[in-house]
Amino acid sequence: MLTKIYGSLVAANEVSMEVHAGSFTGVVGPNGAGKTTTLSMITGLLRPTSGRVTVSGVDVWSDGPAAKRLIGTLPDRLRLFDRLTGAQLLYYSGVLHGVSAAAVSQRSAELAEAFGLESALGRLVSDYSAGMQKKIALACSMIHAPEVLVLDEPFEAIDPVSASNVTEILEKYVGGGGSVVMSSHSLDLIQRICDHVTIIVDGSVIAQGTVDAVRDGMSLEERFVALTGTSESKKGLEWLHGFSDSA
Ligand SMILES: Nc1ncnc2c1ncn2[C@@H]1O[C@H](COP(=O)(O)OP(=O)(O)OP(=O)(O)O)[C@@H](O)[C@H]1O
Repeated sequence: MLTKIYGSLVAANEVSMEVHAGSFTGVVGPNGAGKTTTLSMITGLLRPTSGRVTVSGVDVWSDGPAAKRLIGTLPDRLRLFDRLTGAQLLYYSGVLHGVSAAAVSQRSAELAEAFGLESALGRLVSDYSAGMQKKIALACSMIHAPEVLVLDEPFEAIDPVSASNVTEILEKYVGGGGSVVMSSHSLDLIQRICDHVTIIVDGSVIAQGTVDAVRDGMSLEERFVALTGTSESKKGLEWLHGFSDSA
């Protein structure tokens, strides 16, 4: 039951999630719902006001270093050490997580190939496009072979071909017993690749379970709209449609 309170704002209100090995969980919700807040508490980046997180029995807050070895994370608003080359960033991420230099170099080559970044590894990450930065960050999140990947909007800025590539990489990871928890605004994508989903609105979980149970015969998008009422026609902005009017 994770809660995060900022002043008078309850950004996450007793959010509870259970993620099993080999499962693919999507976290969805409108802007400002509390997805990033929740994922950041799960990965140990943001201290909850109350609540606990454990990964394979390891408490994320009382045993941070051990938990961080089990978790791979792609945070929101990436702040990469972008004065490093892609190869250096992978090396740094791997070695910091306790992977040997030899294993890092072999894994880096394989990850670069999987993400289509081979020719970019020698270039500074600051010169990468937004999508390439996302891909190198994803590769960095995986280099220590974590048990759980917690990814905040991993598909944002990624082109369609790379997206199917990344999907394949994640599906293989899950197939091998890893767990993915990811947020996304693409309900279509969540419906396609996730087996579980949690819908958060105003900091609270309003629906949770297998994707099929939550969508209940509808598409996940239809279900989401029905639950959140986000399709209500918006009034106002009439002035915008009369842009030639100088009044
Ligand atoms: N450091 C902070 N201080 C105060 N309020 C915060 C802070 N971080 C987040 N919030 C608030 O908490 C709420 C949840 O924010 P959060 O970033 O978790 O939403 P989100 O679901 O990830 O949204 P989005 O889809 O736009 O990324 C928002 O109202 C936000 O303004």
